[in-house]
Amino acid sequence: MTTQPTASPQSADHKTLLAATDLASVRGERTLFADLNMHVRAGEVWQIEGPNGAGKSSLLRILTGLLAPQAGQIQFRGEPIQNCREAFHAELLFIGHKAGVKAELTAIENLEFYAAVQGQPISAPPYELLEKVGLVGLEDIPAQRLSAGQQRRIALARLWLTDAPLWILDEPFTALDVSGIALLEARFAEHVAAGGAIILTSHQAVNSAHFPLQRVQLRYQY
Ligand SMILES: Nc1ncnc2c1ncn2[C@@H]1O[C@H](COP(=O)(O)OP(=O)(O)OP(=O)(O)O)[C@@H](O)[C@H]1O
Repeated sequence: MTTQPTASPQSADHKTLLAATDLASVRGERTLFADLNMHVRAGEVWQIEGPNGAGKSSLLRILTGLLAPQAGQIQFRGEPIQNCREAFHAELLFIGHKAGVKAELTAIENLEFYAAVQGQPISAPPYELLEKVGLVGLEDIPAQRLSAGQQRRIALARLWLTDAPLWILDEPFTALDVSGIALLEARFAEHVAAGGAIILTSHQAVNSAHFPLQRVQLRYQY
């Protein structure tokens, strides 16, 4: 059975950052989706929706090039991603559904680690960044002793450290409280207003008051 995702009303053009064409994914015995098309343009947020096990994380991993699809092609700025892997990854920020936080490092050390991995100096003093993400007072505590939501805030601080135009985020709202969600939505609005694009999964409604929201609905295929 074929999934019928919601397609972008726009066709590919010069603003298209990522174009996925006729994607299919099979895991084990099950086809997760087929004939899936997405044209993700600068200034857009795309939300992948669907029940547990529908294939949302698998789709994100395929879009990053970490998992091969059974069919279809992904292009970044008009180039198949397998032909421009390095340039693609330089312009991509992927945050998976696990917090991606080093348990034994403090919040500040985690931020310094992210900056080092990205090969760029930390853009704002780490303390300012911690203030922004609401972690002041907790900066010297190893991440493993922080709550799930506090750890998630450390991981999401990367969104203030990066200049990558394309963000792919797996369940970014998980474990965040109301103020954390509002902070994240404000950062999303800032990013897309500056010409970025975001693809995310979320089980909760995303407030689309400040950016165009495209939605892809995956169904659980038996
Ligand atoms: N490494 C793997 N090897 C084989 N099958 C996998 C693997 N990871 C996930 N799957 C299977 O792929 C299907 C889709 O999983 P996926 O994580 O993409 O779903 P999801 O929509 O993100 O779910 P959730 O909402 O629970 O996070 C599941 O049936 C899962 O068992």
